[in-house]
Amino acid sequence: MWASCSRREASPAGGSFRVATQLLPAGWLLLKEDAVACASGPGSCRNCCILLQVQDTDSPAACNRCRMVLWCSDICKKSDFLRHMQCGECWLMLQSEARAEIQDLLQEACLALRLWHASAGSTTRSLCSNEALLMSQGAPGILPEQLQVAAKWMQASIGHLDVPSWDHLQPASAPDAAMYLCQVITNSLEVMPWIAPAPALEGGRGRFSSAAVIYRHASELNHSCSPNVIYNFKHRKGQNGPQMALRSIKPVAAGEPLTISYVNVLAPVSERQGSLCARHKFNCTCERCCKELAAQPSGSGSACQSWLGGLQDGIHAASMLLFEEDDAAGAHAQALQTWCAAVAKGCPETHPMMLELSGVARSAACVCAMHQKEGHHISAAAWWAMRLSQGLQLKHDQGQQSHFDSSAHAHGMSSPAQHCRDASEFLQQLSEPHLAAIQQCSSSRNPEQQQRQQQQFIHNQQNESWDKVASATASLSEVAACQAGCSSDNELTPAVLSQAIAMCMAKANRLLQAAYGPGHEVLEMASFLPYQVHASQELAMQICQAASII
Ligand SMILES: C[S@@+](CC[C@H](N)C(=O)[O-])C[C@H]1O[C@@H](n2cnc3c(N)ncnc32)[C@H](O)[C@@H]1O
Repeated sequence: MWASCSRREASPAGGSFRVATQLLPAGWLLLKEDAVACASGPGSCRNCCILLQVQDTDSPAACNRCRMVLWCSDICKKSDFLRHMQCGECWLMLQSEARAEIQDLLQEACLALRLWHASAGSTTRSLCSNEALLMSQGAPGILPEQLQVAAKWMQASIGHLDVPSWDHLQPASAPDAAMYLCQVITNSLEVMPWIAPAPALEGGRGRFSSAAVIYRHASELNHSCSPNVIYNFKHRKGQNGPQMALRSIKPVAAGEPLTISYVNVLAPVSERQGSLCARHKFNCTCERCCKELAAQPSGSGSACQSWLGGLQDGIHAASMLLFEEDDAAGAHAQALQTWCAAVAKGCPETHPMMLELSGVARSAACVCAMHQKEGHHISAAAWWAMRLSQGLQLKHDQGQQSHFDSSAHAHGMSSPAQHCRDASEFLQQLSEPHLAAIQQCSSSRNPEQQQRQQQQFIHNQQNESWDKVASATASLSEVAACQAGCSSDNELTPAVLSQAIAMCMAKANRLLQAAYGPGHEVLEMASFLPYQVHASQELAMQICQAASII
């Protein structure tokens, strides 16, 4: 798939990047790839990165020689031991002087040694390194002298190996060691502990430690602050490093670069530019940066920080969930819930982040719809999004130019309403029969029809048909939203939306409790979905918590 849908292209400024060779729809799984090299965080298995204090079945096994490196089981030890010895990591870990001198760069140095080991004769030797700039300027938290010292220890580690007896390896020169170190800084992706798959089922948040990982193909992707590809990781016990998946989150035209984001897309433009320049040694000229720099929205910095901080976890969780293939509809729910929470709490909707957020909601909708094609039903949450987006769209179409739109316009951006309209159009294309039924219900504000729907809900619930329960509940929510939204003569303001959301939630909660007894609550719209009620609980809680600290 990767080779047929994309190709490498030379950049005029040097280096290369990856472009699409055909139109890629949003939501496509472009690639799954294994790590080339991985260095786990402290207290975790050197091979599969599982945190040793939470593993419950096997006994940890230590390296008999350095005693510094641990594996979670004999299986992981067997799979990683030779690599640990042959790359020089074992020797390096034995040197207390080295550990003291390069303590802040020990993980990078180990990853670089592992990369050297994995690169013997392979194309990873040609990975971009920005070596000259990194060795003269350093990177955030890394001084050039520290890089020199780490490279020196790496070279010594390799020098102490009996390399000639391992015929696939070549001794590394001093410049080679520095190059591998710089390749690691330029290309490694950080795997965060809390995005391990199915956290609630697999033993909770933080089961895996953070890790720095190099992937061959992901290293070919350039950066954009509004990327068209996102990535996620899947840990597999016994395997060296997590597997990575790349998925398109927007339609990508043939010839367009495939891009991921190297930085937090929720950070303000100045922060994003600063960190790209400091670590990755380039000035970002992506379309989003250009627009935001030209507009320089006033007051978007400090006033929004607390809001952004809370939202950040939520949006991250939402975009990561896009990869949980059984949980795609839940992803939509999460994204939307975050969005709703933000709107409801009066976040500064003029902030460009609002657009990113609605972009995530849109992406989630696309992925959700893809799965719909494969047999999953559209969740109630999927159309929460639609309702809200249609509400916005309505105001837009009526020429009332809501402040969402006008402020977005002032910043030279496409409006959230446009994002949402795209999302609902996409959904409509893919699930017309379902949506026709929904629209029919929602266009009515007739109490009798509401009652019929309520009866339908109870009936469906008795038949344990979760699909229908979801639909019926959502229909009721829809009616409530419609009433709240339409009862106002004025703008569809955050306050009105908030009221609509509260009404829907209350109504849905009453229905759920009537049907299933106390304790059943729509903490998250995703809980309508039978197949991920448990799996998404924890992430939903995280989102709720994140939202509540806004
Ligand atoms: C992981 S590599 C990406 C592939 C790389 N362009 C190559 O030639 O192999 C990261 C480096 O690519 C360059 N790069 C990535 N995105 C860029 C962008 N949007 N504009 C300019 N340079 C970029 C920077 O030097 C960055 O440190």
